[in-house]
Amino acid sequence: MKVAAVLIPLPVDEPFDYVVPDDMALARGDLVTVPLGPRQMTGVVSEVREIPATNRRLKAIVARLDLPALPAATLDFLEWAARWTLSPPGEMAALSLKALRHAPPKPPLRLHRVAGKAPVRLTPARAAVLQALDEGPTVASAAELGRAAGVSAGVVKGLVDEGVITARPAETGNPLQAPDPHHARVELNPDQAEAAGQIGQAALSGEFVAFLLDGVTGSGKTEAYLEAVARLLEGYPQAQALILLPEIALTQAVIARITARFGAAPAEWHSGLTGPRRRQVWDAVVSGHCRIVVGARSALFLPFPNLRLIVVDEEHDGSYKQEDGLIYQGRDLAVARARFESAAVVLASATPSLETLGNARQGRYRELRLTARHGTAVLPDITLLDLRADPPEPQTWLSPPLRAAMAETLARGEQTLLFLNRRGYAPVVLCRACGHRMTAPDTDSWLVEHRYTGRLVCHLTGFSMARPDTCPSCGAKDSLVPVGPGVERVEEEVRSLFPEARTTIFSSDTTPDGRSARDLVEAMERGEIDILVATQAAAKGHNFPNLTLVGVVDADLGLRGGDLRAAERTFQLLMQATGRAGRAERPGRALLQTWTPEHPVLQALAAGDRDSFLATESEERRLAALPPFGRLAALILSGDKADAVEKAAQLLAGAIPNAERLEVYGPADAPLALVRGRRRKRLLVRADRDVDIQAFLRAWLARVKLPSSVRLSIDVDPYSFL
Ligand SMILES: Nc1ncnc2c1ncn2[C@@H]1O[C@H](COP(=O)(O)OP(=O)(O)OP(=O)(O)O)[C@@H](O)[C@H]1O
Ligand SMILES: [Zn+2]
Repeated sequence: MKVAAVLIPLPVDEPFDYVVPDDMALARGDLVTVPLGPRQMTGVVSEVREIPATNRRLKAIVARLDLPALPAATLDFLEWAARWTLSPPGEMAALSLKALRHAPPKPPLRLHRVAGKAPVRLTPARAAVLQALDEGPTVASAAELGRAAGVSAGVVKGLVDEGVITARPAETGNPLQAPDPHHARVELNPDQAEAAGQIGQAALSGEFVAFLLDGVTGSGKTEAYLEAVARLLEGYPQAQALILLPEIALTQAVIARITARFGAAPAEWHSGLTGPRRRQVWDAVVSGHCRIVVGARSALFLPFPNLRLIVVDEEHDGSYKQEDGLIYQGRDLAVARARFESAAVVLASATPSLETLGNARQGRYRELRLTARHGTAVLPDITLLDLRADPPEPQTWLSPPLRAAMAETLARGEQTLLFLNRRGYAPVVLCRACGHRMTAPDTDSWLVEHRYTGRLVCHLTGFSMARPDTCPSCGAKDSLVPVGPGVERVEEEVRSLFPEARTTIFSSDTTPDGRSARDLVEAMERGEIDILVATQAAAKGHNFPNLTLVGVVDADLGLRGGDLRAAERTFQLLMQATGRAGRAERPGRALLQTWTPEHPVLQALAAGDRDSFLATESEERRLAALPPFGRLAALILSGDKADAVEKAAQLLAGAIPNAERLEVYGPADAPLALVRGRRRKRLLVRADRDVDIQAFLRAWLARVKLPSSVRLSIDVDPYSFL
């Protein structure tokens, strides 16, 4: 008899076996409906095998779905990704199938005349209807057509009943038009042309090649990889390309550039799409019709049959790391996916991660460099403002030199970006009477005040509450005061300093979706905003031609974090933020406010000395054998009952297998020991680079049976140390 192993979205390590009915042809990759208890689920066939008759009581597959099978390389990739991240393979595979929950959008109906069919009785009213139908624009309803003809809808309905007029689905054409590589070709400079040529050629070769596209901000990395896509499509029109971006606002900007470049909009893929649209894109991808997809990390799981090029733009960006549900590093999975597809992959950044630089230096990635800004644009001058010498006035955040620079910029009719990576009004709310800090009731994190909404918000869990009038701890009235600045508070200061300036905030609170982000970016591009107060939403990738001043409100902010990548992340973020200035004809400058101007990260930024910063940082990591010179994995246990979590942690700690060149730290309370009412404990594994940390983890976990009240999440290569 034939048995199929089917991957279904359940938290188990193996596929489930089902009997294949005799009349069903089934192969790896096919999508099927299978019974599970009283339910039916959609799954992917991982394997079909012949077995001797058995008395195992196996259920049978209900149906094979009338959909294209997952391409072989897609499925290979998904199964590998599950092993790599120690995730249930069925849940990993389900990431590829999420869009199937929806039906594609139905095309709207349009009224047409039925050829060769005349009305039995041609009254003047009926003649008017037919004339309106022949002459007017197409319409969907009888009422609409009646209005156009100046008669009642009943007349139209009569004609429909008689079969003279009929409703048919509109010809909407292909919702995804084919890109034209010749549409608006850009003249590249020699470095850009070299990069585009190498990438394009690799993509056409059908072999796996990984590139680091390392170019200063504004050097034309986007221009270069778009040209590589063009060359690929020229040489192989059926090829598919995937461009990953870390931020929805940036996605919108790149979509606009692709549309201008190729004369057709690419498909977008991110959480903001409607269900039917997702399904439409999924169908177009799996059938191969869709050539260019631009999206968030989840686009990695789309079933491309012909994927030849993957671009990971701003590859250093932390948001490629998925931290909820299945935990994975999107950038790393992109490289793996390219390997399974025999495709080219481009990691692009002005501030590459140490991981990627390490891979390039060791020859695993080919390095392409763009060393200058395009045309006459030059990199901005970066100056550190020592707040010890020039402090802002009490309860304000902008120092006199920064205020003066803003006034000059405004007087010249140019734009300023004030960068502060903190949403809301104030990061902490404190009671003046007793010193109590407002925290979320069931989470170890401070509540952030948001003035626009008048609420106190936990940025970790989304919990929010109205701002109370009295201190919940001591009961004092009107004693709660905001401490420190967020973007809303800086905006307030800017408005009082420059009431005539057009000032706007750019953060995920003010631009929660693609459309609002695009509107804001376009307003900034058109020069309709003088001063933009922004979180990291604006630090990445944007081109604002008239922006000549970037002020960093608190350059010390990220340096206090103290986790593995704090220095690296701060350097990258500030370099990106300052890189927004002076990208067109007018030169730009960046002023960084700091209390610690001697800090090596800030010194390197001011000197524009990326390479020496990276060398120092890299040497420290090497000495400590930390990533990228070693591997890390975090195990986080959580549960409602503190003692159950504690016991599970002890169980794990007691079962650590012997291993060389590997250490386990903990268990310890996670830095956020309480989240949404759940207690959390953490163990951290460090291993040398050549140790198979996944194999170690599997061996370890096989030795313990954790109580079902405790959840274990495994984070291979953790970025957040919360
Ligand atoms: N060859 C070229 N011809 C015309 N304009 C160019 C060319 N190369 C770059 N530009 C322009 O220079 C600006 C910066 O280019 P682009 O956005 O591609 O740089 P980037 O390296 O991707 O920037 P970032 O790292 O800051 O995201 C854009 O306005 C772009 O259109
Ligand atoms: Zn109090």
